[in-house]
Amino acid sequence: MDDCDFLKVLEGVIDDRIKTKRQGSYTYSLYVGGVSLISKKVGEEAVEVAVAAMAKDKDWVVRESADLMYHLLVLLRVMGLSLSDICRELRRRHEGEGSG
Ligand SMILES: N=c1c2ncn([C@@H]3O[C@H](COP(=O)(O)OP(=O)(O)OP(=O)(O)O)[C@@H](O)[C@H]3O)c2ncn1[C@@H]1O[C@H](COP(=O)(O)O)[C@@H](O)[C@H]1O
Repeated sequence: MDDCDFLKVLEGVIDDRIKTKRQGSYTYSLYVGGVSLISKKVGEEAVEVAVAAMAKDKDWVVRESADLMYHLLVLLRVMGLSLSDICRELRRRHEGEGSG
C-alpha cells in the first residue's frame, strides 16, 4: 500500500468512530463539537503549517500537515463530503486545463 492510500483507510476509521459514537474517541468529540469547532481546528492547523514552513523546518511541516489533513477529513465527513469529492474537483481542474 502506498503511504497516501492510508488517507482512505483513515477516512474509514473516522467514519467508524462517528457511526459507533465511540466514547473516548477524539474524532467523536470533534463530531459532537460540530462544524464550528472542527473549522476552528482546521484553521489553527493550517496556520501551524504556515508557521512551520516559514521556519523552514520540514519535519515540523510534516507533523502539522498531518494534523491539518486529519482535521480536514473530519470536517469533510461531518459535512457529508469525502476525499473523493476533493480528488474529483482536482481532476476536473486538471482536465479542464486540457492537459489530462
Ligand atoms: N490522525 C489523527 C490525529 N492527528 C491529530 N490528532 C489529535 O488532534 C489533536 C490536535 O491537537 P492540537 O495540535 O491542537 O493540540 P492539543 O492542544 O493537544 O489539542 P486541543 O486541546 O487544542 O484539542 C490532538 O489531540 C491529537 O491527538 C489526531 N487524532 C486522531 N487521529 C487518527 O484518528 C484515529 C482515531 O482516533 P480516535 O478518534 O481518538 O479514536 C487514530 O487512530 C488516528 O489514526
